Amino acid sequence: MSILTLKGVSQQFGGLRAVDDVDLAVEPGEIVGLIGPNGAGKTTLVNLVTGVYKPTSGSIEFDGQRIDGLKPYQISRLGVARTYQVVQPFPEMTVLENVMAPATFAAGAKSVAEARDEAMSAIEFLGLAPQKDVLAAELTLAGRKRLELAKSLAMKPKVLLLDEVNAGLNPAEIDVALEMIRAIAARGVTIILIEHLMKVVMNLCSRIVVLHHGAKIAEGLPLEITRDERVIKAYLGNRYAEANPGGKANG
Ligand SMILES: Nc1ncnc2c1ncn2[C@@H]1O[C@H](COP(=O)(O)OP(=O)(O)OP(=O)(O)O)[C@@H](O)[C@H]1O
Repeated sequence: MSILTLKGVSQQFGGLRAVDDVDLAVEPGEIVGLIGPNGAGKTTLVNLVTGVYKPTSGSIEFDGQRIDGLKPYQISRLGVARTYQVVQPFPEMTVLENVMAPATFAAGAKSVAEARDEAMSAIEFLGLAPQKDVLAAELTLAGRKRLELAKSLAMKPKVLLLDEVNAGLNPAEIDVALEMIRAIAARGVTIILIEHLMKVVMNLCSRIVVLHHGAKIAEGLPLEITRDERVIKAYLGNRYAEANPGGKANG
C-alpha cells in the first residue's frame, strides 16, 4: 500500500491554479524527486501535504488515513515532516535546543530528558554533536541546513519532504548532504525531494515527478525523465540534454 496518495489535488490562489489536478502515489522507502521550473507548484504541493493549505479539491491520504483538512501539527504527529526552503532556526537558541523543540511538539516526547535524548540522537546521526551547544545564529549555511534536517528527523517521520536542502551549498557540502539523505532513507524514511540540482536528483531518486504550471507533466525513472521531450522543453532545456548524452532526447 502506498504511504502517501494524492488524488486529483488542486490548489487555487485567486485566479492562479498553483497545483492542478495532481495524482501521486508514493511507496514506502522510496526517494521521489519532485522537479519543475520556478513557480511550478512544488512548494505548494509540500504545503498541501503538510496541512499549511487545505486543497481546493482532491484528497490526500497518509498511511491509510485521510489527512487533507488536518492541521499541520496533527499531520506532523502522524509522521510527516518537512524542511523549509528558507531555513528558519531560532537564532538565539543552541543547536540542541532547536532540535528539542520538534522532539517535544511533533514527536510527543513526554519529558525534557526524553526530548533531549531524541534530539541528541538526531544530532549525532547527522554529525552535529560537536556543535550541539553552538547558537544557531553562528552556524554556516551548510550547518543551518544540517540543523534543519536534524529538526525534521527529531519528529521521527515516516515521510520526509525536503525542500531544496542543497540550495546555496558548495559541491563538497552537497556531497556530504547527499550521504546524509541516503542515510536517512536507509533508516526506512520515505523521502520526497524538491531539488533543482539534477546531479542530486539523478544520484538519489528512484523515481522523478515533474510539475509544470501546477500540473504533473511526467513521472518515471530518472533516465526516462531526462529523455522526455516535454520535460526538456519545460525544464531541463537542450543544454542539459546535450551535456548528458545518457539523457539526450532521441537517444
Ligand atoms: N500563498 C500564495 N498565494 C498566492 N499565490 C501563491 C501562494 N503560494 C504560491 N503562490 C504562487 O503559486 C505558484 C507556485 O508557487 P510554488 O512556490 O509552489 O512554486 P515552486 O515550484 O515551489 O517554485 P520555486 O522552484 O521557485 O520554489 C507561483 O506562481 C506562486 O507565485
